[in-house]
Amino acid sequence: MASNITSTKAAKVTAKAPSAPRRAFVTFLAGNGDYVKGVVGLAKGLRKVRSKYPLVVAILPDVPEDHRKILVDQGCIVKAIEPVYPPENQTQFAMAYYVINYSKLRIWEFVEYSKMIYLDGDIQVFDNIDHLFDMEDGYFYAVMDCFCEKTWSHTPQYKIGYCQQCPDKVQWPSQLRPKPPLYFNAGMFVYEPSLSVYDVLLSTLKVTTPTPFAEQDYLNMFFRDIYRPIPPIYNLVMALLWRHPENIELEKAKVVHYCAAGSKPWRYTGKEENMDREDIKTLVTKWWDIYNDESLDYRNVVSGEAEADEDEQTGLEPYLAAMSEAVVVNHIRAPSAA
Ligand SMILES: O=c1ccn([C@@H]2O[C@H](COP(=O)(O)OP(=O)(O)O[C@H]3O[C@H](CO)[C@H](O)[C@H](O)[C@H]3O)[C@@H](O)[C@H]2O)c(=O)[nH]1
Ligand SMILES: O[C@H]1[C@H](O)[C@@H](O)[C@H](O)[C@@H](O)[C@H]1O
Ligand SMILES: [Mn+2]
Repeated sequence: MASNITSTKAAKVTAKAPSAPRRAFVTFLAGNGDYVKGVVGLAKGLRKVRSKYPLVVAILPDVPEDHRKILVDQGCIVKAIEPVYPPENQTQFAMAYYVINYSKLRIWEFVEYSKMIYLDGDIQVFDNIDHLFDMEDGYFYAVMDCFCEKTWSHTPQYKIGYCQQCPDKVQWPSQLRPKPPLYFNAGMFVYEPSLSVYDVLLSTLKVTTPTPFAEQDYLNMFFRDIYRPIPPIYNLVMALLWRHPENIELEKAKVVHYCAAGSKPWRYTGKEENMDREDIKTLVTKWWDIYNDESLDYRNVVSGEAEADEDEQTGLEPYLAAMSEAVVVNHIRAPSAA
């Protein structure tokens, strides 16, 4: 009896307090071009909506040192990844495109996090989406794509005018059965890093012929059975605005994906098709407002935090405490991850 009590006590002493779930946003950066602006905008956007979680940036070796520094200075956790190459001899004509996109698969390696939300660098977050981390484990969550743009012209869907956004408008023809499974846009998804999944992802890729939408097609194939659609407010693929306005309430969109041709805010000229629309102009302006807002720079949030220590009695404390949670995580981890 006595020994039972003792062992129970010992168990209590040694039992670890349940640790907080390890969560982060993650994006991806390749090359020495201007996509770094997209990532800076994203880091600032996540700060503006007071996300509790840090932004990890997976970078390929061709990202220059000064861009890496810009990201660290913006509080990002920068993690170097190796390129992933497509199967040999199949894609010489578009090698760079496949290497860039397939390398995204390395993020399954980030097992120091139990759950992550991937966001393309050409995405902006206009409202807090931290609650998406609480969705049930074991599934792959993403937003359904639209098949109506010319980028889809190689597909039977486009050729017959079928889109999963309005599946009743043109029915999938019986002679083309089976109907294709739901297809997501891979610019935003919620997933669980896992080394065993990572190994199978990479080994299966080696024996898979590349297709036009690269890792997006591949992920759709790979996660077909556990894919769960989430509403388009979590990845507003711009074409939905003119292809399926009935499915969209723009003012409710939390995440906007500047993926339509000509819509990347840092390259926007307004000249391409649909780019002169008022809703697009407004979204581009909103992106720039965040990008240019110096109060959202990491250094200013950090110095604001120091002032808060002095101002503890002034009533600013609760707001600053919420802001600092993510900052502290970044602060501790950034140097070792760099
Ligand atoms: O030179 C580049 C090109 C791309 N990227 C990164 O790769 C992501 C994907 O590229 P785009 O955003 O330009 O691609 P799209 O949004 O037009 O295309 C969609 O299809 C792609 C594959 O065709 C990917 O699946 C992508 O996630 C999906 O949103 C970028 O956001 C960015 O994070 C770079 O860092 N540098
Ligand atoms: O539907 C989208 C869109 O057409 C983008 O332009 C393309 O890059 C995508 O990958 C696709 O999913
Ligand atoms: Mn994109």
